[in-house]
Amino acid sequence: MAGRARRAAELDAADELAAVRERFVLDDVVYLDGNSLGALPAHVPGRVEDVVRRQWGELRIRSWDESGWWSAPERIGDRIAPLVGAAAGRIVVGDSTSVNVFKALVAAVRMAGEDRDEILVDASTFPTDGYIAASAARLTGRTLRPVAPAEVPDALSGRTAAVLLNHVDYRTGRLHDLPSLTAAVRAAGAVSVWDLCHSAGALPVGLDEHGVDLAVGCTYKYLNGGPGSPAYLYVRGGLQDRFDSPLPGWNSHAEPFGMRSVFEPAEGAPRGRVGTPDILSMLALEAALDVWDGVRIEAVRAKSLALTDFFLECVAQYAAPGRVETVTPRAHAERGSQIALRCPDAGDVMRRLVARGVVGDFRQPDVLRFGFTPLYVGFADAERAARVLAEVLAEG
Ligand SMILES: Cc1ncc(COP(=O)(O)O)c(C=O)c1O
Ligand SMILES: Nc1c(O)cccc1C(=O)C[C@H](N)C(=O)O
Repeated sequence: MAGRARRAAELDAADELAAVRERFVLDDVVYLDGNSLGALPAHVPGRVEDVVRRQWGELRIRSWDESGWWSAPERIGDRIAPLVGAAAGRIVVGDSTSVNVFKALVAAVRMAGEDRDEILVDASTFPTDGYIAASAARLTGRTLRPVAPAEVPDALSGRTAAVLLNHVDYRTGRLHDLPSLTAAVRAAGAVSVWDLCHSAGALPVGLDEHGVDLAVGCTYKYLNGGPGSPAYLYVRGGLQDRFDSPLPGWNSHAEPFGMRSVFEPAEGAPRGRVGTPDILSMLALEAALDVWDGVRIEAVRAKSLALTDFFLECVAQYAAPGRVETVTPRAHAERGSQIALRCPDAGDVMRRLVARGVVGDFRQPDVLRFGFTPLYVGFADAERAARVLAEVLAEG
């Protein structure tokens, strides 16, 4: 064990992102749950206080213009854009991921045309995407077909309207092949919709480069926007004019203050808006994005893979053989930024881990999930988590 702890210290000393940890409020807990709720950036409370006391308290209604409230959804979308490989003007921030899945999927079906009667959905999807896809299928008169992501190329046909996939599986941590799946969907004449909740801020996504049609994601995981912070919607440049939202609101109107009785969609990213943005959460997110100043997403990815490799190595060395099974793929090309381990008593093991200062989470039915946020998790954290896990497993 001393050897691994020494190695962890060496890796931390050589880590180009080590100092970024200082930008967050952390304690002596090993926090491996940033894939559920990212940690608080230290400067956010002060910025939110200014928004509440000065912008709201003193400027009141003037803040829609003077404090930039009205333009926040697109301005913050442009801050997220480089992290997911999108050009400026393609992302709008607002609403929840669930609502954006609905907007994107119905718009995708409308773009695909009347003759295409099937929607494919990731069979292992995070539940909300599956529920929304089922409702979108009912509303648009299409059939919903759950398919494992790897089987999507074989399932595509002239009937396929849209395909909704998760970039990283929330339970297993498996990274799906976005470039090749997107290309296959395109070649079949269908429209791709990707859920980036578990990849944005953890690895390069390359939305523009790979020709993704539509994408959505949350901002409270690896983007550290805070509990319930608004989600975002990406629409590929060439499709923005064809984006026909199923939730047209006054904020997505070409002339919101014209108060017209007939809807006329705005151009560009604002077309993805619905109603009044949630300014307090949105501006907390905007402040939180400052932690990315000077951080390269490629460096984040390299550290994420090194951390998860090191954690797996420590678990293999410390835990009794066969006590846990690794669910997350070993191949880097198939791994997101979390490690999922399976054991029959996972719920109980996670409760005891949390009690000893190692916070991950339990996912039904038997998965221990450890999320590695490279901005604030270090190699010593990974070593300590594996050591405490082995102790807990040995008792159980
Ligand atoms: C892949 C994925 N999609 C969607 C969601 C959640 O959607 P919402 O932000 O609407 O709660 C989550 C996590 O909560 C998720 O992991
Ligand atoms: N969004 C969450 C929430 O409001 C409460 C608790 C957890 C969450 C999550 O984000 C769960 C997460 N998407 C998951 O991958 O399991």
